[in-house]
This record gives sequence, C-alpha cells and structure tokens, in this order.
Amino acid sequence: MLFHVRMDVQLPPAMPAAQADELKKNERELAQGLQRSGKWRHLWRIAGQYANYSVFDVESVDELHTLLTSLPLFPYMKIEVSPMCRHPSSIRDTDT
Ligand SMILES: O=C(O)C[C@H]1C=CC(=O)O1
Repeated sequence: MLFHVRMDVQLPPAMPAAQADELKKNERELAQGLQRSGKWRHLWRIAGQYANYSVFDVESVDELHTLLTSLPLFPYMKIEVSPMCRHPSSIRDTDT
C-alpha cells in the first residue's frame, strides 16, 4: 500500500542544540534504514521549509502508523497522510 506523507517539523526553540542534533542523527539513521528496506520509497525536502514529502510502501495502515510513531522526531512533527491508489492514466507500474 502506498501512502503520501507530509511531515512538518517544529522543534521547540528552547530545545538545547545537543538534544536537537541527537534527535536528528537518530532520525536520519532510522530514515535511511527504512529507505534501504524499500518501505520509505521517496523522501524530498519541501523547498524553504523544515518539512518533507515522503512516499511509504507498507503492508497496512497499522504498519504505517507504527513506523511513523517510532520516528525520533515524531513528537515534534505535524503529519498528514494520504492513501494512494493507481491512477487509470498512469503509464508507470507501482514499482517505479
Ligand atoms: O528532516 C525532515 O524532514 C524530518 C525527518 C525525515 C527524515 C529525516 O531524516 O528527518
């Protein structure tokens, strides 16, 4: 199942820089592992914002929920999820 996800990150301004750096490092490691596994299919920065557009390829809504809530930055993100299905005019298969 494919999901388009927008994540907006809002770290508290008072968060110590070392804590923010540790969160971002842990987030990067998890995100890169999930990309290597194929579950986090796309990760794009939204230009000019501390936000991203992502595409996840998971087995279920429950798996997506578990994955998103396990992200180190989850407590500091506003997340919008859109389920996607095949467009009848698309010339691509879902594996690309
Ligand atoms: O920077 C972000 O957009 C938030 C988050 C998503 C992946 C990652 O490494 O950090």
